[in-house]
Amino acid sequence: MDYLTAPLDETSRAALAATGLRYAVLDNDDAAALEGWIRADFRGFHGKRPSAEVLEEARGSFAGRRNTGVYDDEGATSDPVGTVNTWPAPLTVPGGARVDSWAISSVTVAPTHRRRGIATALLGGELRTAHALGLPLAILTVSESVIYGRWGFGPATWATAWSVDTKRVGWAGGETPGRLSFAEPAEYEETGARVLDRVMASRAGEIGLEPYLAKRLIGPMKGDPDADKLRLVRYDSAEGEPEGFVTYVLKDDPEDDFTRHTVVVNHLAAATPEALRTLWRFLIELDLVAEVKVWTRGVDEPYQSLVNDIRGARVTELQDHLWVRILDVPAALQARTYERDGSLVIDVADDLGLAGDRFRLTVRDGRAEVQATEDTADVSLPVAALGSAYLGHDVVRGLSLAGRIQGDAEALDRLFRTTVPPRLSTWF
Ligand SMILES: CC(=O)SCCNC(=O)CCNC(=O)[C@H](O)C(C)(C)COP(=O)(O)OP(=O)(O)OC[C@H]1O[C@@H](n2cnc3c(N)ncnc32)[C@H](O)[C@@H]1OP(=O)(O)O
Repeated sequence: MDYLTAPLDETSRAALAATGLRYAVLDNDDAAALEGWIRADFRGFHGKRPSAEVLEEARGSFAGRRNTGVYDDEGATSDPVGTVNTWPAPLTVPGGARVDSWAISSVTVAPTHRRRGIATALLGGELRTAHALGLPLAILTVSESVIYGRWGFGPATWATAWSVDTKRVGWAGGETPGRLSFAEPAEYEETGARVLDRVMASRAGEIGLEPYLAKRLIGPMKGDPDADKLRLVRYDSAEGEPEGFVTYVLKDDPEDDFTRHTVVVNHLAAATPEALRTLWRFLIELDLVAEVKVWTRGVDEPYQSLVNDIRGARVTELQDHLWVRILDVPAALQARTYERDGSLVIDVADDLGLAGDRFRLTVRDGRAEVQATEDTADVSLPVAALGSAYLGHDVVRGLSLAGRIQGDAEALDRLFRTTVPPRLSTWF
């Protein structure tokens, strides 16, 4: 699939042209154009002006992506007024298959050009392009939760943030075998990428990481103000197999108490329960530390079971994280497995006309067969709700109670929900 050279979506090109704007896919070898695009992207997220070394690193990072811009050729600057980039990312689905999904990122519109339909053209264009490329799903992580429902995305994984009061809690977990050692991030990149790949393959909701996304977790990136403070501790099993790592920064106590540093975790990757336990024990037993803060963890993290005082480990945030947009219902539903068998007719409504139809879903021995049907629907739902339910998170009952799924939601819930909730442990 040549997603880098796939043609621009004609509907969006025409809509933008009608308002005097030009829609273009960048040639990633055109350094000046790509740098202008990166500047616009950073500005769109209220970031700093990128330095020359940050621009160089970002050009390398985005070289494998389809970078698209919207240009106002009548304006005073040649940088784009709208940006988006996309690439096929392997999304792990229940059962462990990794399904190429259209990952969408860097959606920005210059504040000088907001609310004139540029994002609408960009999103519609990306979804139609992914559909034409035959990808069954589009995925993204969002800056604001109100933006993407209108394009048929639904929240499909939730993330937690935690604060652990390490002056209060003690270790209550089981054995912590294996070996911990400090490593320099630059020397650990290859091993870290392998560990991350193992972690990402093992849980529905995680995505395979491009080198850039892996590097962000191993660190440090150019221009990172905490680069010099970033520490990496690796975990290797008793047999010497790399199975996890944690990257973190120590922050001083604002009251200047040297015994009360805060550990801010950049990323914790654990491919085995032993790695998770051992790395957590390391974090909570660090001397001269009062608090460990961690973000983007699953909803089923066992931190309260690892400590002897449950209230010393608190969830400080619970938030929607990965959003899923189904583009091809049969392909998406046949790619995952199911924990129970059953048969159901679902009527899927899609305002964009990409995936809507009525389907019979028959699950035997955990595998689904999905076909269009004229039979009476058991369940009717918008494509965004199907995206929310797709990875197995416990959302169906709530959507039904809220009146956003009609019909036999219990049967849908029985089929779709998984014992282990899906998780995405990074942003993209
Ligand atoms: C996957 C990612 O990259 S997530 C990152 C998203 N980007 C950001 O948060 C960066 C800062 N924000 C922006 O750059 C812009 O405000 C964007 C990209 C969110 C929206 O761009 P715009 O071109 O202004 O959106 P557009 O004009 O197409 O609006 C489409 C609809 O979405 C609504 N909408 C757009 N942004 C928002 C928002 N932030 N909050 C609420 N509604 C919004 C508009 O009101 C409009 O609704 P309508 O169709 O009912 O009139």
